[in-house]
Amino acid sequence: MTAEGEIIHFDNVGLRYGTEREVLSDLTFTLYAGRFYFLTGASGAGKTSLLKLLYLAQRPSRGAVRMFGNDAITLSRASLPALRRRIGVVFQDFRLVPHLSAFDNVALPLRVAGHGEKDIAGPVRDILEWVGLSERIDAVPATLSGGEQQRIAIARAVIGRPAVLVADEPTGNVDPEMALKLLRLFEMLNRQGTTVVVATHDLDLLRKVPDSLIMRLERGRLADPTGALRHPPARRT
Ligand SMILES: Nc1ncnc2c1ncn2[C@@H]1O[C@H](COP(=O)(O)OP(=O)(O)OP(=O)(O)O)[C@@H](O)[C@H]1O
Repeated sequence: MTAEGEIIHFDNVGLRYGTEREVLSDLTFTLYAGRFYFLTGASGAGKTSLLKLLYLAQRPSRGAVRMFGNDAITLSRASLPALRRRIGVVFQDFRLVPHLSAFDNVALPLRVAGHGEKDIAGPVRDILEWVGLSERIDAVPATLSGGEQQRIAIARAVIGRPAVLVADEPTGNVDPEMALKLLRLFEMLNRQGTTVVVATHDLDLLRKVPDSLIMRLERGRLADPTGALRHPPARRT
């Protein structure tokens, strides 16, 4: 049965790479629609691996995963792209296409999804304005600062209006002022209803988002001593 507001549910999930020991073990949690999650943990605790499970780049070695009411483990290959489109990803290393302009990088997901050019220009310009990069619309990534590249990566991740936005250390390569700006973008999206999952080492960030829920990984296991991940407290109004 699907709990009310549930969008993703992990039940006893484990992950191992090859024949190595498990890097993630016994993960049981639910992500609820419209909440803001921080994923924390020491280097090597498994944050990136857990994000890969969330954006379906990796299959778990055991356990069950339910996404938007679908069994994500037994899902056919053909159904995977539609499910993936509901999850926007901001990668740790941006993964912008080097020879494409800011505009074309952000337009890419819409073009891949088969949208016509007349439906692309308006939304791409709007979203570049939203991230404060209207002036750099024709610039290629190598001519942009780290913070600017990161904002293009965010714009590209949300242009398709995903239900969930997953970001891996999005503030890792920018100064504190830019980190706060990026965080405000994520909060804005969250207020519009997007569920946000941000992996970070930066514990200062956590305090800056009231009502955020903390997923803390310790050597591949999720610490949830208060049970807030399974039964999140109501949001303050
Ligand atoms: N493709 C892979 N093949 C084998 N082992 C891997 C692979 N990716 C990650 N690991 C191992 O899995 C463990 C968790 O790595 P992961 O990158 O998920 O941690 P992390 O918490 O994101 O670390 P960091 O904060 O340093 O990015 C580490 O021991 C790592 O060496």
